[in-house]
Amino acid sequence: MTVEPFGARLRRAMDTRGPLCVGIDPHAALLTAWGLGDDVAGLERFSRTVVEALADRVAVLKPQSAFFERFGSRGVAVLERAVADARAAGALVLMDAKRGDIGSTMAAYAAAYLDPASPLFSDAVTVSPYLGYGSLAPAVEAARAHGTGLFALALTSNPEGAEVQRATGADGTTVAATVLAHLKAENAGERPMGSFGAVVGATLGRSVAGAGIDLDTGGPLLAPGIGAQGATPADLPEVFGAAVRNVLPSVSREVLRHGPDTAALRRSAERFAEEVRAVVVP
Ligand SMILES: O=C(O)c1cc(=O)[nH]c(=O)n1[C@@H]1O[C@H](COP(=O)(O)O)[C@@H](O)[C@H]1O
Repeated sequence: MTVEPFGARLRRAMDTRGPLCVGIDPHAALLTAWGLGDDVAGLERFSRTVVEALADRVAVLKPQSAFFERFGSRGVAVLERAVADARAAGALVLMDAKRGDIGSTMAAYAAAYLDPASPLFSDAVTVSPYLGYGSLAPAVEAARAHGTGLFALALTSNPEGAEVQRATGADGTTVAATVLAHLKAENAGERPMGSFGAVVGATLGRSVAGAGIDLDTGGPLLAPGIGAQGATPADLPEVFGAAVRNVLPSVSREVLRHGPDTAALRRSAERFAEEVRAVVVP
């Protein structure tokens, strides 16, 4: 059976549910603010509440693996359950693990997140191309085989990213532009949208256009940094220009702080989705 590619599934979800990704980031401070313990029981209650509130309505849920891993194997078990429940309720799951390693180890990471036989099987995973884009080849291959996707870090939302990502090679091309060009090649010919996404922070203002970096990769553009890091949906056109149609804005703390009230979580996510729709001209 051929599986529909991730890019096509994501395009449909963004069009029907609204272009929004909500992060499941169970910070210790959020667990406390929700009246939960900073322990596995608190973690489980938190992630179940977010999944129950949002998985049947937002396009993408993005669990941040680190917050589950800090509780060891029992935390990872909670993550497995959250991924499966979110997918069963109709959300696409983007595992935020930011993996990157030499090719043979990368193949094991790809098996962990992108192979349907894995307990952590997700629709897509974030990956770091900073061991060289070619080191991601096994993940690209797994994504093509299983109808899943990748989001490679290109221009991250944090200020420290620039020293690596904006460094230039001998021909004057920035590292980030090289990553984006590789992604564009992966997505060539894929309609309506490719499965190989880039991460580009919503916090970057005019600096991307100012550097002449081409964001038209034919794939999705995950835009974290909305809310707690200071960006708003209104900033998206300035950062992304004509590529804004493929932008999947991502927000974590600014939605999660409304919990544990499920209605308030839903209202917050709906408000963000509406604000994004207003700036994305179809
Ligand atoms: O890949 C990511 O999601 C990501 C990339 C990036 O450039 N910046 C960034 O903040 N993120 C993640 O997005 C989430 C941001 O959370 P908030 O700042 O609470 O919305 C965290 O899970 C980060 O790890």
